[in-house]
Amino acid sequence: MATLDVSADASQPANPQSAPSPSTSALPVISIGTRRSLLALKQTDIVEAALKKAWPDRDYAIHAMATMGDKNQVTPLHEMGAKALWTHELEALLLEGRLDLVVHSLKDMPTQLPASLSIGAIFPREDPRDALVMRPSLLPSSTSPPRNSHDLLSTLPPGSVIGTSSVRRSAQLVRLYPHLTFASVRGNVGTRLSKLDAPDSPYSALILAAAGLLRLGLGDRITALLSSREGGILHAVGQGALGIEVREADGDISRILGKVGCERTTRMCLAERSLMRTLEGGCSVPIGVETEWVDAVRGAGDGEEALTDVAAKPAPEDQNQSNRTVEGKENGTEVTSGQKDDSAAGILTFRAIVVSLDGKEAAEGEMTRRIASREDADQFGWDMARLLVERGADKILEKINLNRNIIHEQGDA
Ligand SMILES: NCc1[nH]cc(CCC(=O)O)c1CC(=O)O
Repeated sequence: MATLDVSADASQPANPQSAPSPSTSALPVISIGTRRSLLALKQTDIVEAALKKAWPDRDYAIHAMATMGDKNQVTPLHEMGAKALWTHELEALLLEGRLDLVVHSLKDMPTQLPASLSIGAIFPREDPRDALVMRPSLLPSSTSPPRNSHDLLSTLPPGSVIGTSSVRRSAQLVRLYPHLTFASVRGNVGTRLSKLDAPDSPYSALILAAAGLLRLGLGDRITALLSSREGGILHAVGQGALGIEVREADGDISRILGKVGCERTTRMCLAERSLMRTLEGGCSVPIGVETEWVDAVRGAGDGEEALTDVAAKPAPEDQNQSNRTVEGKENGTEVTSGQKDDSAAGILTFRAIVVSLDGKEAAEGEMTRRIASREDADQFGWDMARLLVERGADKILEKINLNRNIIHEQGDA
């Protein structure tokens, strides 16, 4: 992979003459933008490899740059305010035509993209769960029985410090483990791990996305996974998936992306993002989710019957579906390329939680529904938002001191 640096104020053209390999086609080089962190570069490699496989005759150039979120590694994330911390500079280059697509961790993409930009494709998810990473000196010995995150966290001494910069993680965890203390830890994954491992480290453990650790080849640092199965916490919207941001009107790139990406991941993530958009939550709002396809593998013969069964039985709260469209997107959803027919249809279970910052209040929901299109997925997220609002999510979010008017409006629809 050739990596070129670009900065927002540089004045060179989009496709520098110093492109890594001699052009093998008359078509323009596809300029791929990414953040500069090791994880971002790994993710970009995944996307570039898929594009090269699908379109071997095109040429690709990768442009890596530092974003505001990378440059300011001191301020706790929830105080930085800006929703587009990780995306703004790259989006500016995309809008100028100096980049053709930008690879993001989907979790870092705001739910409202700038006008004329859209998500061109969503790539398959790595494990979306959060991971507990214990300080090596506190790890249970290799001869002790395997322990789960609940055992590990509940037996930590009172006042033990867990490092996380995410209010979603700390709010859910303090609710379950009120004896623990939570402290911000910033920096990329490698920096955070060295802060944990330092001899004078204040932290007993960190909570990190399993996906990032796995993609960096650091899966052996995962002490235990956190999910609803262990009575643990729900992960972030879009966690573990890659989102490709494009100019909405770029027909060439749209055609290119139509051959890559993952429809099932797209639909799970559309449901999650639609929930978050409806609740107006940015990454500073504690919303946790889990989505899971629960239908049998397609074409598995006797699995089909069970599948129809679930589909025919709507969840009790699963009625009165309303119709609406995503603001500003005429054909329904925010993802613009790729397969949209129902050959990826399936049964999706969706769990979600909104928690107060002190962990004392929570609104939770779970629904299972047949999803046959992206529009269904989008609707599912909106209906989940309505369910959570009925269960008090609006009160919780009001206390978090954000403007919640839109929830009342949409909740009553
Ligand atoms: N802004 C942090 C961020 N954005 C994406 C990932 C990990 C990979 C992913 O969730 O897709 C991380 C690190 C973390 O939360 O531990």
